[in-house]
Amino acid sequence: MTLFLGSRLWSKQVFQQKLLNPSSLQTVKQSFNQKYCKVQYLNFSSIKILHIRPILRRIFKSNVMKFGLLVSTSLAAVNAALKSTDVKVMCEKLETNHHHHSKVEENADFPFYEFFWNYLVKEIVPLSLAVVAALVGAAMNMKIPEALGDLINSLNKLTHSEFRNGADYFQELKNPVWQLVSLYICQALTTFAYISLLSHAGENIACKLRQDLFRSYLHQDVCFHDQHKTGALIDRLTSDIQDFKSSFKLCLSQGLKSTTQTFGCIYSLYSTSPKLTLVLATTIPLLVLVGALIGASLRKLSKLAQKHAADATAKANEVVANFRTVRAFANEPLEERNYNNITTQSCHINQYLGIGIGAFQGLTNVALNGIVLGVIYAGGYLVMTEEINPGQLMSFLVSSQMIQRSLSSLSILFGTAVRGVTAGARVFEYILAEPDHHISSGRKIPYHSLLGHLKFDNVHFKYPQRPDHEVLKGVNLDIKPCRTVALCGLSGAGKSTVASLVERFYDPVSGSITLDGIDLKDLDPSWLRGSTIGFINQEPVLFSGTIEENIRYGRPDAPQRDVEEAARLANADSFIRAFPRGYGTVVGERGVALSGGQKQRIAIARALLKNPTILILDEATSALDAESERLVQDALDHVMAGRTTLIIAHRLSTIRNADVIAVMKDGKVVEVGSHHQLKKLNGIYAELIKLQDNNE
Ligand SMILES: Nc1ncnc2c1ncn2[C@@H]1O[C@H](COP(=O)(O)OP(=O)(O)OP(=O)(O)O)[C@@H](O)[C@H]1O
Repeated sequence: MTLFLGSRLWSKQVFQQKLLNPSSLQTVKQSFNQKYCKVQYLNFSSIKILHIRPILRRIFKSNVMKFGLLVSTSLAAVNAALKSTDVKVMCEKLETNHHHHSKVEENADFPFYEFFWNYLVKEIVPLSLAVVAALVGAAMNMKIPEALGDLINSLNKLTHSEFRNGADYFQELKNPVWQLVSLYICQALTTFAYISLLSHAGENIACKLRQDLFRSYLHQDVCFHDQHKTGALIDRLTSDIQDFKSSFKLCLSQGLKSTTQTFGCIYSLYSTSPKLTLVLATTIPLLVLVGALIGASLRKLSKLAQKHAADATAKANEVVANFRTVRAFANEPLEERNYNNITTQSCHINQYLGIGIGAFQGLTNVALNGIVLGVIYAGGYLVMTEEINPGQLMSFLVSSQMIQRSLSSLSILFGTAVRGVTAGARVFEYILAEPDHHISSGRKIPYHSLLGHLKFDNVHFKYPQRPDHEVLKGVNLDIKPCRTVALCGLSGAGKSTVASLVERFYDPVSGSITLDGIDLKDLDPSWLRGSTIGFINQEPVLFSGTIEENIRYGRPDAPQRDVEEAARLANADSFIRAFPRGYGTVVGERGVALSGGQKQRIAIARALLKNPTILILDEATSALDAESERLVQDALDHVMAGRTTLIIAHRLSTIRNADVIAVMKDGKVVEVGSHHQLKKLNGIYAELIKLQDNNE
């Protein structure tokens, strides 16, 4: 009964979380009728149509994470689980063309159970030992009521007048006391064993999951990172894995123990007194039902409270990270009000939750004590009529309390399991996400034969997250080896997009980009970005660590000599040496704050250390003052010498000396030539020059 209620509750919970879709069967029918016109009646057991197999497989696999839960609930839940999952989504996924966006979901094809098993199997020894220890512990627990009953009977015997004289108190109680002491010691040992073994296995699994998820993030395409908020990705890496780990450990230890204990105690209750068991059996389901109802509404409140807490954190994060903007707009009162509103809401919900939990626990106490009273009341009568002895009454009481405790811990576990399974599914989803581009596969051009000839041939491109908007509409551009080509044009024309394509952050939808005649798609992206292309942008990003570590980021195995030479060529050596700790100066949050120009020069040194054949400069000097710009421009001149360079510029004054200037408009290259040629042409470039001259 309890298990049935548990499973019902579980299904309801999953429904609420939209893991189960109540209309899924209907939806399947509709989807299939509309899309395949093959299925009249959907009967899972008889369908043999090819399309349905993968769907069923997906449905099953996406529910395997719920499997752990099923064990502790019941077979009824298995039915629910097999019918779960938004099947409409599955059908649509079969049909949708393979956009990058759906890449993650497509991986529902990946066998979840096998995947999770891969993690479990590595920890099979500690896990099996933990299970054995938990079972032994539960068996010990079941013996305790009986042993307590023996003790009571012995005490009872001693208090009877005929035994009072001449009986040795200590001798009489020796056996039951020793029995109890050894049971308590064994119980402590098994508890120690399974908790430490589970902790060992759980921590190893969590650590491996974290490493795998982080690796997955590092290997994802740029568009994956475009589409997901940084905070959400970090959340999966931290709190989701934490939730999954805690619930895994708790469900396995506590769930196993409580379930075994419940069954064991029911058996011992029944063997002690079938009549009293009947009294208990009528009250417990009622208690569980009331508990489940209150528990469900508490969980709803708790979910809401979590959401508000997350909103408050996000707001605080945003404001602290963008403090300068808040200050610049004098919007401190506004932000304070916003934050106060969110936290007050969260506070109220948590207060309601507190009232609910208090009422729940109060009611539980009354109910549990009522049961004890009821059992004593009915049991006393049975003792009086000599159907049972006082010892049996005692063991009955202890057993029934054990059942209540196990059931209440199972009901708490149930919530934990739902949270853990959801968190685990979220973690697996991203670990399984397959990038379109594998970062190290494809050809490499030997360094000595690499010329650096880049050619765009009728390149069309749309960002995967905006498939309706064509950003590049047939770009043609020839960048000869060791030449400097500047891209200019109005904002939004697609200049930065061209640079992203050269770095292979994205691939063109049609047309081709070649390096020395080889399509970029055939080249190893890791080789391309790692040693062939250097990129310097407007806002250089420095990592926490020393200046030397930041320069070395360009080539981690570079000797110190090369690091310093790169810094010298980038006009950075002198200011670095002026710091008391020189190259060992820590930059970033807790270190020295560097000026924009200094950061830029360190970034140039970093690019220079890489010694790339192709250099991309995305408005590298636009954020600097005149003096910094002179120093940076001077450094850039060193870096550009002897390399193919693509400059993306807004300020036309910086690109006058470029070998070729290409003007972009609305996703196309519309003018190509030198500064003088384009000026004479009297087209867009000439207009832009006039516009800028007027502004200056
Ligand atoms: N990650 C992205 N996802 C979706 N659309 C994007 C993305 N980046 C740019 N776009 C869109 O592509 C178009 C071209 O942007 P791009 O940044 O290439 O232009 P730009 O010429 O470099 O502009 P600016 O000089 O202002 O930097 C714009 O309409 C922009 O909204």
